[in-house]
Amino acid sequence: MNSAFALPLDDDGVLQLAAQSMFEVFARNAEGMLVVDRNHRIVWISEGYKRFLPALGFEDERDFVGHRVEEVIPNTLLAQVIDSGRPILVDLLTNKAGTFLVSRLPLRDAAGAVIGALGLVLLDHPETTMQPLIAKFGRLQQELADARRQLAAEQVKNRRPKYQIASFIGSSPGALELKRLARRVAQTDASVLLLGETGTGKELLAHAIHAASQRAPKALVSINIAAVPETLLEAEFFGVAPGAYTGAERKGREGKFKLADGGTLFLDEIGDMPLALQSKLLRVLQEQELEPLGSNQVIKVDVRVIAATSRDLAAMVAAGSFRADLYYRLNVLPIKVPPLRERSDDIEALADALSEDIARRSGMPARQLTPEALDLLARQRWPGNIRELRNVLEQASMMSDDLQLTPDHFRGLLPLAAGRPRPPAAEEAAAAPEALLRPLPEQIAALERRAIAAALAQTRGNKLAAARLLQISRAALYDKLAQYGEDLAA
Ligand SMILES: Nc1ncnc2c1ncn2[C@@H]1O[C@H](COP(=O)(O)OP(=O)(O)OP(=O)(O)O)[C@@H](O)[C@H]1O
Repeated sequence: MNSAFALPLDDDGVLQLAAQSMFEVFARNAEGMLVVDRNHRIVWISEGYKRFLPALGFEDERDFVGHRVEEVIPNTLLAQVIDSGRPILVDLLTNKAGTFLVSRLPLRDAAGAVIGALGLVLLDHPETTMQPLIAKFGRLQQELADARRQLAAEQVKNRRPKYQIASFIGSSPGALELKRLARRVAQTDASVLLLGETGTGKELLAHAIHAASQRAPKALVSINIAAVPETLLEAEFFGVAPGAYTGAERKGREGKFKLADGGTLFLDEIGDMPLALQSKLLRVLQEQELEPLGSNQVIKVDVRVIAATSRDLAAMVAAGSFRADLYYRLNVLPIKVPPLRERSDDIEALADALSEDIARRSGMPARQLTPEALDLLARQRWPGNIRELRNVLEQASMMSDDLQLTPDHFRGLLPLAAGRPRPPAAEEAAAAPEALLRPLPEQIAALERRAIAAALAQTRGNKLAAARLLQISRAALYDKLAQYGEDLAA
């Protein structure tokens, strides 16, 4: 036997021979090879590799060799192989040059340290048996990329805020000053207190301030304190630890503070906050940490608070029903939202925008208001403010097909319609007996709506006081408000 063709007898010799043969096989049969140094720079490419350069967007080899691999080969994992020291024996790589079967191996020095990596393009021939698989993989990759793009576009659309500062319609001096202030506070991270009557746009502004702030990519979470029963408020705010309760709460629940982490928490009707909870809220605002109910673990949160109220908080502090320290904490950036009657110059722009919105939602044509109708609207007191204006426009549009609304269309909807005050309900009924022949539930609902509107107007939007005035519970009032639509306020 000729010893020149014999295999070496020791392990090292066998391995060395295998390594050498393997490399030669790869080098001869691979479509292309490249070597990258420890700093991810391409130091060498094989002759075969050069034909991929145009498809990768490089006419000149010098624009490719010497550059960091992740900058010139999209989707490559060679850098990862160098950093982890682990090979990727077989993989499919898809980029603008096509889909390839590739192999990536770390290169080590004599001491075993990674000094670079070798990348091999094993196959790219259409006639190989792998090709249907590669083609299918390429198609799937393409579909995945399309789906991801669509999803990202959807997410951007969904994240787009409901309201921006420009959505606050009005160019009267009061409205302009308000928008200027809103833009200013959006640049800061301090607590904001929105003070104004019901329906003046406080919630809209809270959304707009959040949207204009650096927290815009994160959530704005709202909680209407007056609408949540007192006993549930604490859990609603701070959450419940798993196992703290039996039944529905067994699994625990995240509180609004946690949900708003990184974003903004809008506390509507802050004046209705029970005293006991006020001190807990103050602590969270100061420490930016909380303990869910039934847990002894402290959770860190990063939340900006925007609070709103239609009540006179300063008077409540004086009367001892609102904590002074919480008031000062929230009152860092107070913003007064003017009532509609103080910015009647804005009525026309508001009526236009609201009419268009009503038309869009109802599928009916948008109505125009005659100058006389606008004048009539400008003379109202609007205790329910813009919500009430919207409500009145909606009712007037529902009751007629006319494209132009005149003062007559508002008869019965406004106290000053057609220049005469609306008679109280009983007198009105007596004056128009045929009105009593309408279905009873309809009449009762109409009376209920008017009574609630009157109570809210009387209490300047304070729902608790309105409920007391009507001698119904706060929860019953909220039920009715929900039943008649959130736009019932006056
Ligand atoms: N300047 C404005 N431009 C356009 N729409 C407005 C404006 N202000 C308020 N609105 C609309 O009026 C309605 C009531 O506004 P919003 O709910 O923000 O009032 P609010 O002051 O928070 O009321 P409440 O104190 O009763 O919760 C909403 O439909 C809102 O979109």
